[in-house]
This record gives sequence, structure tokens and C-alpha cells, in this order.
Amino acid sequence: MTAPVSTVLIRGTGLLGTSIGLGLRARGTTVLLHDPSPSAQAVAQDIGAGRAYPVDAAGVLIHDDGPSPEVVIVAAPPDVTGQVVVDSLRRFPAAVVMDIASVKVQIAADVAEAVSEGTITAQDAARYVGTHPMAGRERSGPVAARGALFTAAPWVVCPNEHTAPEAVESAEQLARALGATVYRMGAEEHDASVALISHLPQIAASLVASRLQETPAGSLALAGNGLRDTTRIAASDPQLWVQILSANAPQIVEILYGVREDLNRLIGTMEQPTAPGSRLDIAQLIAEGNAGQARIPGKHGAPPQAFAVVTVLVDDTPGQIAAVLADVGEAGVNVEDLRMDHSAGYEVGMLEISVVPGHKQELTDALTARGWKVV
Ligand SMILES: NC(=O)c1ccc[n+]([C@@H]2O[C@H](COP(=O)([O-])OP(=O)(O)OC[C@H]3O[C@@H](n4cnc5c(N)ncnc54)[C@H](O)[C@@H]3O)[C@@H](O)[C@H]2O)c1
Ligand SMILES: O=C(O)C(=O)C[C@]1(C(=O)O)C=C[C@@H](O)C=C1
Repeated sequence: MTAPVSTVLIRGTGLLGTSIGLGLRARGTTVLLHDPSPSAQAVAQDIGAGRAYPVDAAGVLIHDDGPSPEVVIVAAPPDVTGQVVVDSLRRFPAAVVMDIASVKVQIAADVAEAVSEGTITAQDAARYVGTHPMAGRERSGPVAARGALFTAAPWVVCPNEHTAPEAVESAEQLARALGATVYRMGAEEHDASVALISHLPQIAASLVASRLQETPAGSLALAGNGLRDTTRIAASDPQLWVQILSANAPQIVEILYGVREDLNRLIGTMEQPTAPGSRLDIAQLIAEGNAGQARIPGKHGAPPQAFAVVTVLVDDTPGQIAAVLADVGEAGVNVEDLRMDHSAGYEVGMLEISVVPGHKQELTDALTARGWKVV
């Protein structure tokens, strides 16, 4: 495999920085790492994301005798990303500097301000490219990192009129090398889009899950997939999300006004569920949700496709999932999606394997013949 770039420096070795390091190292890139948190940096190194960039006693980056990074990737929290980007543009005068923060207007403004204050030149700023991989997890830190995190995920690249074409090309090449699909758009359009497709879902999940704080354990034991599906990201890091939501507040609040209107209408309807028109109102709400949900693209950004699900009962013991998947592989059926479901109080799990509908019967027969219980 040819490395997309020979040497990169990743500043910030949490979930995203470490995942990028793992992915790039697997493709032959030399990865240098720096994080002000010694433990985040040590874990990232230990799991193979790269080697430490030298720092002085105060933790400030110093000259490395090895090859200089061609690309610096800033994977720090949004609040400090602008400042680390500007520092990187100054410190590495030949490097492309890209960030991956979840908001883009604020970072671009920080870079523009550094130019107007004279901290960096306009030529320096031309080496900066804002980007945002649309892949992540509800967990933070390098322990949660995965080299394959970006496979088939969208990765937004947000050049502005001052960005050098070579810098855009480097950032896009790197994103594609990690398996992502590149989308190019302006920072404003990006922030408006993610307000709806990323920030509103986080708020909705947090609002739903926050209702559960006082719920008796007996009620929670009944939870099925509905609750799990709508609350996974409610486990996200508050420190990160306070920075994301406050940086994009003007875009988000416009959407929340609309949600408030819909909620008020629904409350009015539910207060009088038997009044004329109430049932129609409720049906309309669900139907409008159906219409929105059906527009979400599926795997690889392709139009959504209804997959067939084959559910296999597995013991809750190590090695069971791998054994099922080995048999799926032998049956020659491609897995489109996979999820594991546990029933409270039982030592078994249900492995849901999504396949294209035409392969459902074939896979069911093949797994049954190999002794699996398909339910
Ligand atoms: N978590 C996600 O799902 C996700 C997805 C896409 C993009 N992002 C963006 O990626 C960035 C990192 O998020 P994460 O989830 O990896 O967070 P994280 O908390 O796992 O990691 C952030 C790391 O940055 C380090 N850091 C703090 N200040 C720093 C500085 N001045 N210089 C260098 N490093 C510094 C922290 O010590 C920490 O190790 C954020 O800007 C976030 O918006 C996150
Ligand atoms: O899937 C998750 O857990 C995420 O947090 C991913 C997700 C998102 O899709 O909204 C969250 C925030 C990031 O900026 C990018 C991706």
C-alpha cells in the first residue's frame, strides 16, 4: 500500500487523533504524536498510533532531527483548535495544517484573526485546511480509537478562497487513504448542515436519556432497541459537546425553534387525544418522521436500502461472534451491517446480521446447517 503522505504530526491523541494515527501507520506513514496529556500520549503510543514528537521540559514542541512533517493534523478539542492550528502554521513553515474539529466557522475565524494581528502571514494561512470526518464514537480518549473508524464515512473538506490547491489536495488524499468519501463545502454550509444532522441528534438523545435518571430499575429492565437506538450518543463526553454546541449555537437555535413549535403542537394534541383531528395530527407527526428517516443515505453514501436481517442466538462467551462471522464468510455472503443485542438477565445475545434481501434465505440455511440457532 502506498502511504498518502510520508510523515505526519498529530496534535491531540484522543479518540480521533489516535484513530487517524493507527489508520495512517497501517498505510505506511511515519506518524509523530503530541498531546499535552502525558497519559493520552502514552496510551496512543502503546497501542501503535505513532512515536512521540520531542518536547522541552515545559512540554513545548522542539526541533526533531528526523524528517519534518509534511502534514500536521490538529485533533484537539474545538476550543483550542484555532490556537494549535496557528501555532502549527508558525512552527512548521513547509507543512499543510489541517484540523478535524466538529465546527468550522470558528476555527477559520481564529486563523483569519491571527493573520490580521500579524501572528502569521496570509501565505501561512493558505496552508491551512479545515476538515471534519463524520465518524466518531460516544467515547473519548485513545483507548476507544480504531484505525478503521473512517472506512466508508463522509469526510468534509472546507477550503476558503485563500486556501492553496495543494493543501486541499493533501487533505483530501489523506482522508481518502483512510477509506473516507470526501465532500467539499464552505465552512458556513458545513456548520449549518451539522447543526441538523449531528448536533440536533446529540441534543435529542441527551434530552431523552436525561428523563431516565430517576426511572426505577424495574422499568429500565424492559428497555428494548427503541431506547438503545435513540440514546447511544447520550453517553458522549460533556466536555467536548459543550464546546461543539456553543461554537455552533446560532445555527442550532434556529432548528430548536422549529422543534419547539412541533413539540408545542404535539403537547396540545396529546392533551386532548380524542378531540376531532387529534389522531390525524399524531399520524402526521409519525409520517413526517418516516419521510425524513427515509432520506438518510445508507452505506457508502448510496441511497438507503432496506437490508434483510438474520438474527442468530449466540452464547455470551468470548469467540462466539467471530465463529458466526467465520461461518458467514464461508457461506460467501457479504455482511452489510452488524449489531449485538443482549436481553437483561440472560446469558445469550442476539447477533443481528444485515444482508441484501436476496441473501437472507441462503444465509439462514447455511448457518442452520452449521448448527447455529437462527431466530
Ligand atoms: N468524538 C467524535 O465523535 C468526533 C468526530 C469527529 C470530529 N471530532 C473532533 O475531533 C477533535 C477531537 O475529539 P476527540 O473525540 O478525539 O476528543 P478526545 O477528548 O478523545 O481527545 C482530545 C485530545 O486533545 C488533547 N488536547 C487538549 N488540548 C490540546 C492542545 N492544546 N494541543 C493538543 N492536544 C490537546 C486532549 O488531551 C485529548 O487527549 C474535536 O475537535 C472534535 O470536535 C470528534
Ligand atoms: O457516532 C458517533 O458516536 C458520533 O459521535 C459521530 C458524530 C456524528 O455523526 O454526529 C458526532 C460528532 C462528530 O463531529 C462527528 C460524528
